[in-house]
Amino acid sequence: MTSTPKNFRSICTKIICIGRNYSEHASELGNTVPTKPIIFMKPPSAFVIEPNDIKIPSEWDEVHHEVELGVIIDKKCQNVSKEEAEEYIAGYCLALDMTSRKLQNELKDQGLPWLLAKGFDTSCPCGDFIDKNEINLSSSVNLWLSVNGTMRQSGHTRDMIFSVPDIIAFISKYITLERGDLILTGTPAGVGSVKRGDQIEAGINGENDLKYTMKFNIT
Ligand SMILES: O=C(O)/C=C/C(=O)CC(=O)C(=O)O
Ligand SMILES: [Mg+2]
Repeated sequence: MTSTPKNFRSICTKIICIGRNYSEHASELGNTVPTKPIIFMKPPSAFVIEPNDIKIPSEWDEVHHEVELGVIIDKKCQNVSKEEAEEYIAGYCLALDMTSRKLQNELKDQGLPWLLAKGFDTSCPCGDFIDKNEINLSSSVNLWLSVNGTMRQSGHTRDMIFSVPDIIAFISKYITLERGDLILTGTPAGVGSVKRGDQIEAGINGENDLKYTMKFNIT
């Protein structure tokens, strides 16, 4: 076993996502702020990396963008405490949680699961592995996203309702986390629509010149 799962996309068996983890985003969609993490999943077939495109399923006209910090798990863990959580992190990545908001709302109205709205092929674009030493969990990183050169989202991880250790402790109480698993930690405010022909650029900026960007065409 290597020391860090840089190849997380090929060994990942679970993409677990947190919803409504920034109060401004919860409010912009008319949702209440949660008192416990809200979790849902995407299948690993949702992964897409540059230079491939984000493909909107043929019968849909648009999807929403959500920029998020991804956390990559280093080793199997069950029921870890907040204090122990960092030990189980291999690293991070910039990730997008592409969402059919229209379908999600229809499913929500019927009390049905969100999977199709969130888990279609290419709904989880993500960037390069970022070593855990590059992000200090006690500091904040800026996540941003632009569409066709216009800034849509810019948020800071310090505004997350549930911190990365809170999230790992919560999930691992119920679901075993394994090496390569990816956790999407929720999106800041500013989500919105993209259509075929648009281009998304997203980035993460932090301390010590931490800077990663990625670009995807929408087809
Ligand atoms: O509850 C809703 O209407 C929507 C929730 C989400 O899409 C949650 C997220 O994926 C997020 O907050 O990042
Ligand atoms: Mg999301």
